Amino acid sequence: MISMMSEGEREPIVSLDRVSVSFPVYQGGSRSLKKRVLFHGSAGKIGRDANHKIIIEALREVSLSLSAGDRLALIGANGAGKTTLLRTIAGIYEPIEGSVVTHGRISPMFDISLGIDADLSGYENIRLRALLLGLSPGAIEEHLPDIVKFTELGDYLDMPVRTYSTGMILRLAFAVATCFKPEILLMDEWILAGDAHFMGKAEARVQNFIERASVMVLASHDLKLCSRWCTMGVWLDQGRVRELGPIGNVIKQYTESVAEGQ
Ligand SMILES: Nc1ncnc2c1ncn2[C@@H]1O[C@H](COP(=O)(O)OP(=O)(O)OP(=O)(O)O)[C@@H](O)[C@H]1O
Repeated sequence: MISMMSEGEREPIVSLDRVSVSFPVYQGGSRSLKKRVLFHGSAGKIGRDANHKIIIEALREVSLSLSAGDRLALIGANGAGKTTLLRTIAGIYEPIEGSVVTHGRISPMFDISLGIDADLSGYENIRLRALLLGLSPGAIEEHLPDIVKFTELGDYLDMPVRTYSTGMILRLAFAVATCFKPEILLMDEWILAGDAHFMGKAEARVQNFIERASVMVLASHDLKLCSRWCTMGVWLDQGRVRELGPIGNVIKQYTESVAEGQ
């Protein structure tokens, strides 16, 4: 498909058109499963596929478009579809309907263990991750001092990662993922596992990343963080977009609805 861009219009970097994602459920009686999932109210809808097998409809006809500089917060209750949407943008889940188009290198930061080998040292993991991101050995060595400085891990970088705490792994993963001019940064709220000092540094780094790069998508229950870091918001409810627009407006609609008990 060829799309014509008018002057001043920003070209989309992430574009989703009526995307639906379902998970088949292979076990469990339909009645008990339905009760369990519906208990949460906002989780994916339980349905049946063409073969009458039970499925969870995690995303339903989600459409959105992000251009350079956009920072999108994914907001919604437990099970609303935030993580599924992040993973779908990353190409980990394939939609059963609709299309996902992305332009640019994706840095997924929602699976902390992704690409991290506990038996390798911090330095070895940095080099490995950078190679996976498609960087040349020369570029990696050039960026190494910056990564080392950000992690504040010092001599620990020579130790196997299995000796690190969760927070230390987080620093390592975050430093690497945001170092190499990523174009599309996808983050889940595990980033909140960091301490206050780390959060301050992480925010500054994300600001810097946004200036250098393109798009960020953050899934989080922390509405203050969403309003500080993001310009736009999507409120997901049972896998559907309930509200999409400027972050302040989406948070307002969402909190009002929660206060009213939906
Ligand atoms: N691998 C899976 N298999 C089956 N169902 C799944 C799977 N992953 C997610 N789901 C279902 O899809 C729906 C959306 O889940 P998702 O993890 O995307 O929600 P979320 O908004 O990230 O929730 P939370 O805030 O609790 O992390 C839920 O109903 C969940 O039960």
